[in-house]
Amino acid sequence: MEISLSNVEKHYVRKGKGGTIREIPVLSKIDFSLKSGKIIRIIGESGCGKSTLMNMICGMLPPSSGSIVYNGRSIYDLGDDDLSLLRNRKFGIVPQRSVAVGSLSVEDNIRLPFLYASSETSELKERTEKLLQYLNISGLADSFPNELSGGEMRRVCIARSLINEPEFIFADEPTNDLDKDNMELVLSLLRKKADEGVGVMIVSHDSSVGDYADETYRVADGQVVRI
Ligand SMILES: Nc1ncnc2c1ncn2[C@@H]1O[C@H](COP(=O)(O)OP(=O)(O)OP(=O)(O)O)[C@@H](O)[C@H]1O
Repeated sequence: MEISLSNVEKHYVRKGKGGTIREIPVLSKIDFSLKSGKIIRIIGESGCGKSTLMNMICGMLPPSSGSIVYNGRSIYDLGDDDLSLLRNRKFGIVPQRSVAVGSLSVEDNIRLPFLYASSETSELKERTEKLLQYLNISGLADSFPNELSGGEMRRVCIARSLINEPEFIFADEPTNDLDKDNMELVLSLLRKKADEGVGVMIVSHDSSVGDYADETYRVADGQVVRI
């Protein structure tokens, strides 16, 4: 299984004072692929385009031009419903800023992507419990997001990204807010998933992520280069 980018370019358009419009070029002519069973680490200076790259690959941000193909299909040619289903069924996403639905408990937040794609099952209950236990947050199942520390919330987002047993995991700075033990826990879990055949992409400035990754790429000057 592979997600491949061909000739991908991305620029943003920023509106200035007096209605002026400025193009912000971020990435140009990118050819890149993400494969099953590997952890790819992405590094680069702040603002170089790491999150932009990840968001495009995981179906959250269309490129300005070029194609992103998963399983033989160009993902941005899918309709909104099919793209949402793809993201919820096949992809697990850990966003840079921890986000959760404030009115739902930790447990219900973790189940959300599963419930989007299927109805509740006993398997879901088991999977949720396993993830909560593995990530040392079992005691927080009935808590609400605003009651959690940054590191606890980060682990909730990681559990949520894994609930559907995705084919690809996209994690933007997944070790932010975590202490050393929890960082090792999370990275070992992602390594285990990769060894089971999942493709993992981690954006991280954290050098210890390098110990768990198969390949590292640097984003600079609009390019993605293997180092
Ligand atoms: N929605 C947007 N509109 C306009 N410019 C944007 C938008 N999102 C990002 N940018 C700009 O695009 C560039 C790349 O942003 P991106 O978030 O991809 O960088 P990054 O490498 O992930 O940064 P960091 O390490 O600080 O998170 C930055 O200059 C940023 O200001």
